[in-house]
Amino acid sequence: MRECVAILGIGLIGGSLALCLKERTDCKVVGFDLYEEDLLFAKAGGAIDEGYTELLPAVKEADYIIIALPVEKIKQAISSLTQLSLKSNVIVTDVGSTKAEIVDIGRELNRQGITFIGGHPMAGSHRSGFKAAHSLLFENAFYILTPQTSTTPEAVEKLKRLIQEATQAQIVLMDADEHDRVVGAISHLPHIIASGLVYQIGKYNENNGWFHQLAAGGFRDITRIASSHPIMWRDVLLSNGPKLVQLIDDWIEQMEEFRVAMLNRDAKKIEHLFDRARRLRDQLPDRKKGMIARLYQCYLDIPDRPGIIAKIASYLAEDEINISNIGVLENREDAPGLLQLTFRQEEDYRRAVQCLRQRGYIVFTDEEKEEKELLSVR
Ligand SMILES: NC(=O)c1ccc[n+]([C@@H]2O[C@H](COP(=O)([O-])OP(=O)(O)OC[C@H]3O[C@@H](n4cnc5c(N)ncnc54)[C@H](O)[C@@H]3O)[C@@H](O)[C@H]2O)c1
Ligand SMILES: O=C(O)C(=O)C[C@]1(C(=O)O)C=C[C@@H](O)C=C1
Repeated sequence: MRECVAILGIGLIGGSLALCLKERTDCKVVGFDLYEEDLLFAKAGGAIDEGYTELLPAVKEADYIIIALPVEKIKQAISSLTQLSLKSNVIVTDVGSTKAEIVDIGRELNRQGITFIGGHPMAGSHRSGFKAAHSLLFENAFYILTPQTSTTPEAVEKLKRLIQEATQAQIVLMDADEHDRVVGAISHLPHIIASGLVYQIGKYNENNGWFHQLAAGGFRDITRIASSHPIMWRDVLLSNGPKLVQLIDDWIEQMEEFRVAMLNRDAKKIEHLFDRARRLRDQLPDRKKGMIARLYQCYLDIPDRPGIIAKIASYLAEDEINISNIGVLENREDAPGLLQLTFRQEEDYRRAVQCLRQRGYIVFTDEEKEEKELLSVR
């Protein structure tokens, strides 16, 4: 018999999981969401077989229930599930960005003999809703599961197998508290910092519009995640509160180190701080994170001439090189910027660089572009 997976919340993460399951397994996928239109959209997109705005019809036949709602709603959904009659061997999991609090509430299900295993795919986006969902979102990413000592190895293995098969992610098992400490530092704190930075510059901009006008590559890179969904992040902060307060204190201390070094005009110390950060950043493992790191990019300085982009595209087409995307990076409103060419295949990327260089264009690889930017600010 086909297994049935119920997904509660068909947004970015729930919708992506639904697409993964439909694409790579033979499971029946049932969706539950607040909004009928989103369910119809997900059904039309082949992500779910059935959609419900009521909980019971969505979960009653399920062999697996994946709760993909904002963290506060995950907590409520777990409590609601304890009131319903579910299949006795059902495995319930979630995708929330925090774990300790959720796993604690999951014990209500465990007490009724129902398996609850916390989960968290370490991939996502600042975008939300089913419109942003993608079946490659989790490919090669870590997917954390936080079973408890009472969880049977068979249940963990069963859930691991399903998620691994559907998402092509790398499953890791972790203690829920440790998860919150580590993910708090590498995901939640950066979101707070990004939003704080946007606020600070936003305040300056109220009296001087140049702040926004000049906000270029660096500011945009570091603040992309500040465009994330406010309700999702409100819930994350509330759920991981004490650990995040400690992390913010550590951050303030780190900023203080820079501040003091500057007040003292301590060139050696400032250089050391940047040098050490660069070394640590360069040591980060180069994980091919699903769709994102699968891309190869090169850049060209383009003269402001009509038809130039079409001309470049036609050279690549002549050599049968597949481009996945073309964009213009504009750091200034009034000047033509860099043409960014993106490729899915490394081979296409290499041939494109060669093809354009042979035709006299100055082409930069990712590393060369970074160097060029560094030189331009010196
Ligand atoms: N966005 C990310 O990068 C990311 C990554 C990993 C994990 N997560 C976690 O995944 C969960 C979902 O995040 P998302 O980014 O998919 O959010 P999303 O806003 O894209 O999706 C949430 C979905 O839940 C539905 N929903 C909200 N309240 C509901 C309710 N009361 N009843 C029924 N449906 C309801 C919404 O309509 C929406 O379709 C969150 O817990 C988040 O912490 C997010
Ligand atoms: O790539 C992004 O936009 C994300 O914010 C993804 C991200 C992260 O911080 O890495 C955000 C929240 C999650 O719980 C997991 C992944």
